[in-house]
Amino acid sequence: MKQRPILSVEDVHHSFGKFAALSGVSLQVPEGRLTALIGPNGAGKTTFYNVVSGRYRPSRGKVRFLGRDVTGLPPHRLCALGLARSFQITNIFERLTVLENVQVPLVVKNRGTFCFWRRLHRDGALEKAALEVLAMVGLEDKARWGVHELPYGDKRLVEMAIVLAGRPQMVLLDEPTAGMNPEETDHMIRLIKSLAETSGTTFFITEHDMKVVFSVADYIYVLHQGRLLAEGTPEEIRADRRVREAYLGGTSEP
Ligand SMILES: Nc1ncnc2c1ncn2[C@@H]1O[C@H](COP(=O)(O)OP(=O)(O)OP(=O)(O)O)[C@@H](O)[C@H]1O
Repeated sequence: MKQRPILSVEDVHHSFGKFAALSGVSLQVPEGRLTALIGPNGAGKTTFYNVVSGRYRPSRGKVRFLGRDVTGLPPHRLCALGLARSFQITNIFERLTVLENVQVPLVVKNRGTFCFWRRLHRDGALEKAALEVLAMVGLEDKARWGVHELPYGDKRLVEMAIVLAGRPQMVLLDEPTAGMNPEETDHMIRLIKSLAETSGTTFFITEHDMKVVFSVADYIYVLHQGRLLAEGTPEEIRADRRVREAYLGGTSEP
């Protein structure tokens, strides 16, 4: 990979008791590219995300973000540095409107500057900023809806808007299309692609749905039994015999 890595993971190990869930995983995520991490059930993807996003401190190894050693920093510190993780929709405020949900992180991001916050309210800048973020995910027309009125796919878009409101440099997207119907999935695929191209944010996704992975990712890493099994472009991964074997005993594509 030629581009500057925004995220670099070096020889990461993580164990639960005697069970090694990650064994010597190293990878790099280049700035501005859409990178995916895939692997069969139990491969270690969630554990890896928890290490990178600061929920777990690895038993060994380093995580560097923008060249800085961030190993073991808690999620809120990483978020402040520009590394955000998509939250599950359980973290959305159902009783607030879509607009208010996006205003919350904008206020949090600007906390400590009370005068700024007051000014935001006074001149409508807070609402304008939130509407801009909602336009990025195509939800501006539903800004005044209560979140509880939204279909599931739109709630996931609110989740995305909340993450984007913090203007992160990099977003870890954990199963962005999980639970979506085909139409919602297609919309989310188009959105992720367009955000990756236009927002200046680097996306790193895990996803079970191979249609999603192969249509959005520029580069793919494959985990298997806690180790990196393969890496490459979607075409290379699709053609990789080891990857086929890891998924379905070699009889089918991942
Ligand atoms: N808190 C935990 N305590 C003990 N073992 C765990 C814990 N979390 C995960 N594991 C084990 O670590 C291994 C990797 O799990 P992980 O959830 O990271 O895999 P995954 O690739 O995300 O799987 P899936 O695709 O099924 O979500 C599995 O064998 C799992 O049972």
